[in-house]
Amino acid sequence: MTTARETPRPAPAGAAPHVAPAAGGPAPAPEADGVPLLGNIVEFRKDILDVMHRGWQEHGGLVRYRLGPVVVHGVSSSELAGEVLTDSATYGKLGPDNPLRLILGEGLLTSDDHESWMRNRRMMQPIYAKQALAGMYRAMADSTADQLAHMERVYAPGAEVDVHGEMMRVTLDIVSRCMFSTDVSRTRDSLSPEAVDVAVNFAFDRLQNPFSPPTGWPTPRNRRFRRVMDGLDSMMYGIIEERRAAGPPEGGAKDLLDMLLAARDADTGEGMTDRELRDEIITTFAAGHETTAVTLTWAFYLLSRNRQVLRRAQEEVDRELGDALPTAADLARMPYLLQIFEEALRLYPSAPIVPRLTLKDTVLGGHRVPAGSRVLVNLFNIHRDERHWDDPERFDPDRFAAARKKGRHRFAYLPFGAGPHLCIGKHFALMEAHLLLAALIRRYEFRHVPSHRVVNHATITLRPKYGMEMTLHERRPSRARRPLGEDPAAD
Ligand code: HEM
Repeated sequence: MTTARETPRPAPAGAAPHVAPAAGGPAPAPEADGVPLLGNIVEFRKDILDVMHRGWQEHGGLVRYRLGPVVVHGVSSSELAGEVLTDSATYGKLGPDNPLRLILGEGLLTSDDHESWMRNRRMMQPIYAKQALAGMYRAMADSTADQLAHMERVYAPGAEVDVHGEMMRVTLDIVSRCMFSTDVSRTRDSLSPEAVDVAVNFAFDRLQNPFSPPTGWPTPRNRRFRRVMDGLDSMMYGIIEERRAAGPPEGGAKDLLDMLLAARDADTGEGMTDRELRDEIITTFAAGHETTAVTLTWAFYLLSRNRQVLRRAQEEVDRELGDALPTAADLARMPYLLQIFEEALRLYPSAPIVPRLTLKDTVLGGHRVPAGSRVLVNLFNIHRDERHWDDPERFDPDRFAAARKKGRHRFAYLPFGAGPHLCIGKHFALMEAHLLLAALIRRYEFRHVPSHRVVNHATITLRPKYGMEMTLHERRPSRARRPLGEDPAAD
């Protein structure tokens, strides 16, 4: 099959060709064609993945682009990606002009101050460790049960469903409950999916267009963004204040916010300030819901186009699950479902481009890369490299069977990044996605509506440009509201 990109692509080039240093040192990377002054701005805005795919085919694993005055290096080889992502002394996060900071402040994802990033990462690492997340399972399962009940209530058999909308709804609810113990996203408009969308689109537009009007100008778009952010900030600071006033909960932390409030710097014994807490909470919401939602959406699309894979998934679920929602122990007996999610993340990495800024002059793939260049590590291309993946456009979850994973290049598969900034929420996302896939596949079959056009579109995440309309067919009646058979936290 082909993926949502409608035409299959010819075999791509691999790593950047080695270029012998010229008399004056290494040559710059090959430059993609662009128009005078604007360079590649317009085509980046239209379809960044398409431009970078062409650049990769024409020039190899390292290509230079221009966004007006800004120089950008596209990286599409796993070897060079490994160098960039593991060397944070040379390749840092984007600087203070990173538009995402307008939303996320200096949370882990956007902080460019290595010291304070390191301090907060150390404090937060144990909270997101695999063992610690068992305590989040019940919140995830409750939210999954509510989602099934909602779908049963709202959709008649065979009805058309906006699958992406439904996945966004449930993942936002999960992150809300794990963070605050309540489904804040349902009760407060400031954290509705619509509000989150306004903020994220605003920042992404500015990321691609250095000529955007200053944020202080009273344009309608700037004013809408400000309103959304003011609402979000006052809600966050309100919740933090309430929790601080209530003091530490009896019987230990009940949610992520309790854990963030209790986290202490190992050297100084200090906790986070309100501002730091606000930034980390919003970062968790932003980084931790759409990424999972959109991959689930692509997974259901891929399953509907690959009946054999779907049948195997259904057999696994039917064999291993009774009538109740899966426990963590049930999930461990359903490895094929997880492989489906991993393969969906290969074809549609939900954070398709990982950006960096060169902190000093350097040489990458034999080419000179000056300090101050943006470097975009393109996971969409890397995951299609024929040197590491047979028939890369084919959806084949068996690629992630234990035996076939052995010996694969260390940086051939990077959906969660690599190196010191490796996604802190990786285990959270995998547990949540595994649970949702099991519960939804057991209960429903999603079928792609043939007239609905599916095209991928990279904003910050890799979304289906026209949404994902599918019809919903009931497989087994819902018993999701029955209590869990055993306490998953005890696994
Ligand atoms: C399928 C789901 C997810 C994908 C594909 C994903 C992908 C990524 C990637 C590629 C990075 C590296 C960014 C970089 O190097 O600059 C990252 C970082 C991060 N992710 Fe995720 N993520 C997912 C889910 C989550 C979840 C559920 C959370 C939180 C609950 C989360 C929180 C973060 C944070 C805070 C960072 C910044 C880490 C740092 O720089 O120290 N992510 N993620």
